[in-house]
Amino acid sequence: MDNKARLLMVGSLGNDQLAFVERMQEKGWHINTADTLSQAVARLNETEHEAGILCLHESHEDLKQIERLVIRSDMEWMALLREPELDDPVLCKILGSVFMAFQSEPIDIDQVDCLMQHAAAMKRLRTEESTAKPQEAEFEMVGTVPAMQKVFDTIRRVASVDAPVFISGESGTGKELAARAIHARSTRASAPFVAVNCGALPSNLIQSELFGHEKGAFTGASQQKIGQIEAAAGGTLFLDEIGDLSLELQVNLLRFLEEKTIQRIGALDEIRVDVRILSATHVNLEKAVEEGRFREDLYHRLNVLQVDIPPLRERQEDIEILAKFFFDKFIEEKSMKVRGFSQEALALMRQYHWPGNIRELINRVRRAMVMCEQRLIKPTDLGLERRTLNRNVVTLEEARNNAEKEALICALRRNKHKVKKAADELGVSRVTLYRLMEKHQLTRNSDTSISLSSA
Ligand SMILES: Nc1ncnc2c1ncn2[C@@H]1O[C@H](COP(=O)(O)OP(=O)(O)OP(=O)(O)O)[C@@H](O)[C@H]1O
Repeated sequence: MDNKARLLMVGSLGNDQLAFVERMQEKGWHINTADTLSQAVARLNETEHEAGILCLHESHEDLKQIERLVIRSDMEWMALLREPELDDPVLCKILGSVFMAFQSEPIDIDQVDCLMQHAAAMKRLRTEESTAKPQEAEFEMVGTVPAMQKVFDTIRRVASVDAPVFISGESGTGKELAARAIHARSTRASAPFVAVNCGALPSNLIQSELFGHEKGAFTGASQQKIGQIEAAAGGTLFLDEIGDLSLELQVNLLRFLEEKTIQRIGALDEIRVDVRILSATHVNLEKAVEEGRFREDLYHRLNVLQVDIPPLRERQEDIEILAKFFFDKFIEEKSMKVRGFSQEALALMRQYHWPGNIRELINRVRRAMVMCEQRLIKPTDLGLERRTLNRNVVTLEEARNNAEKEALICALRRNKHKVKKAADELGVSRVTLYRLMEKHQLTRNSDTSISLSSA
């Protein structure tokens, strides 16, 4: 195999085909050809290509299939066609949305070569970008920042012990995913994982949901029902929104945790059940304990080990990686024209405060991929126009600069604008103070006054 960049040529230029291939080879390309789209797919599966050319001359291929091939491949394509073919509006739409370029006859080989070199360079850039930041999808959880590495480390540790784990974090941060990860890593992995959202059920139902009931235990109990605790026997029960549990049910749960037995509603016998309890809430449970809404003894029972998942806004460096992770996931599900995120969209995603955390990110990315009419997702597709960023965002650099400027102004004011005294107070030399004043555009109009030279 040579080291030449590989170009896939699909379809044929008829009589000009041989000459075209020879000229492109002279220009240093390794050309693979495919007569049909299915051959093209096979070639792409066999070998990595840098770019593609689709000859639409007298092509009988289905345009939708052509579009699909281009979108699914991980490289740029150009189309070669004849002028009259441009009268087809469907073809024009596809040319404009998924191809990087097209050329109608007569073919200009130099231009084709140049465009394909650009295409190959784009592909290289994308490959470098994706290898530069490997996606850490441990336990199907993406996270590269130290705070998430710490979460993964804690998950690993708590998974090997059988004690209850309390998972805290804002809504949509990945608490259930963490619970599933703990279960999957534990010795109970082959037994069931059962998740119950304690906040989603009315209090009269949750008792029967958790503990089950006997036939005829209450009006409407026409059948015996196994509760979720029993359903999780041998495995793990994840109690989400535990803070919403009524005080009465808190007593029952505490009893179960202490005695490891349950009693179905209406039953006389106690049943022994071996279940590991993981619980989570997005509310402050300590505060609920202080306010008497949550039993302290139950809180301590549940809170033997803790996993705390940080909000998305505190995982700045992961936002882009997560967005791309979900993008790749959804693009697999459905063939879409969209190729990625525009730089502006990425910048706004980094600035946004993500109140709904990862769940919100997933929803915005999914919607944007459907709404996007061009190749790159724009802020409007994500619903993240500048005006929605109602937070006054400053970078650390800006914050430092502001603090420095504030300190200079205060010191100069306190010392009646005497530079020597202000410099002494600030612990810098006079020269440094002058330099800093210049940096912050603080001009000294006289020995006794300073002013801002610009707003
Ligand atoms: N680190 C992650 N990497 C990839 N996907 C994630 C990550 N964290 C969460 N998700 C996904 O985000 C969505 C929300 O996660 P999950 O349901 O676990 O959050 P939660 O904190 O339990 O939410 P709630 O408080 O509303 O119950 C899920 O689709 C989950 O798969």
